[in-house]
Amino acid sequence: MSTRTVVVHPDAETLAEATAARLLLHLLDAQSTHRPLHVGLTGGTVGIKTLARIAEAPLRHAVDWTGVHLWWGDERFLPAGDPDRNETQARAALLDALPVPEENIHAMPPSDMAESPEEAARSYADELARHAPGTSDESGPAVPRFDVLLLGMGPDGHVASLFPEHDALEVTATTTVGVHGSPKPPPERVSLTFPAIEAAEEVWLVVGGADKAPAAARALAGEAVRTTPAAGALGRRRTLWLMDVAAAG
Ligand SMILES: O=C1O[C@H](COP(=O)(O)O)[C@@H](O)[C@H](O)[C@H]1O
Repeated sequence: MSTRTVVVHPDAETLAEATAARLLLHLLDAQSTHRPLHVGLTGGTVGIKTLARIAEAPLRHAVDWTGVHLWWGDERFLPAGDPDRNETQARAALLDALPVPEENIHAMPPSDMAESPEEAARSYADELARHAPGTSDESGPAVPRFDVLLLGMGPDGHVASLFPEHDALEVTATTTVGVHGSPKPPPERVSLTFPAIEAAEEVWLVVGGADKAPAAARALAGEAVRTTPAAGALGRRRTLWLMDVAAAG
C-alpha cells in the first residue's frame, strides 16, 4: 500500500528547485539498480518551472539521459509546436538542452497528426504498451514502469487532464482517454487515466500557490475523486505531495 507524504517548502521557487534536486537524485539512485528509467512529466506553472531548474542544476550531468524515457501525464490537443502544448513548454524549459535521444521523448500526438483526441489517446496507449514490462505484470495496465510520475494540480483539483465531474474520471478499461470540454483552455486534451497513474511506482504532486489550497486540503482529506480528482492520484509505492506554504494553507 502506497504511503502519502506531504513536504512543504517556503515558496514556489524553492518548491521547483527542491523538486528538481529530488528528481535528479532519484534518477541517480534508480540508475544504480535498473534501466531504462521512465519518468512522466507534467505541464503547469510549477511543473514547467521545475524543468527549468533541472536545466540549471549541475547534477543533471551525473544522470545518463540515454537511459531515461520521458512521457507526459496529459497534453493539450493542439498543433505541433503550439506554445500551449505541454511538450513545447517542456522542450523549451529543459529537453532541448538535455542529451536525451529523441526516440526516448514520448510526446502525445498533436492535433495535426491525429484526427481527434480519441485517436491521439489510442496512439499514445499503443506507445505506452510497447514499453510495458511484459510478462511479469500481465494483469496490470499496459504502461511502462514509471519510476516517477510528476503531476500538477489545478485550483479545481484536476490532475493530468482529469477534471471534476468529467466522464474521463470513470475510464478504467484504457490507459489513456480523449477529453472534450475541459473547463481550462484548450477544451480538447489527452490524458492518462487513473489505472495508468496508479501503476506508477511513485506519484509526485507538485502544487504551488494559494489558489490550490482548498483543493489540496480536500484531496488530502480524502474527498471523493469525482469532485476532487487529485484525491485519487496515488503511486504504487509512494505518493509525495510537494507543496509551497501557500498551497499547504
Ligand atoms: O492544464 C494543465 O494544468 C495542470 C495544472 O496547471 P497549473 O498551471 O495550475 O499548475 C497541469 O498539471 C496539467 O499538466 C496541464 O495540462
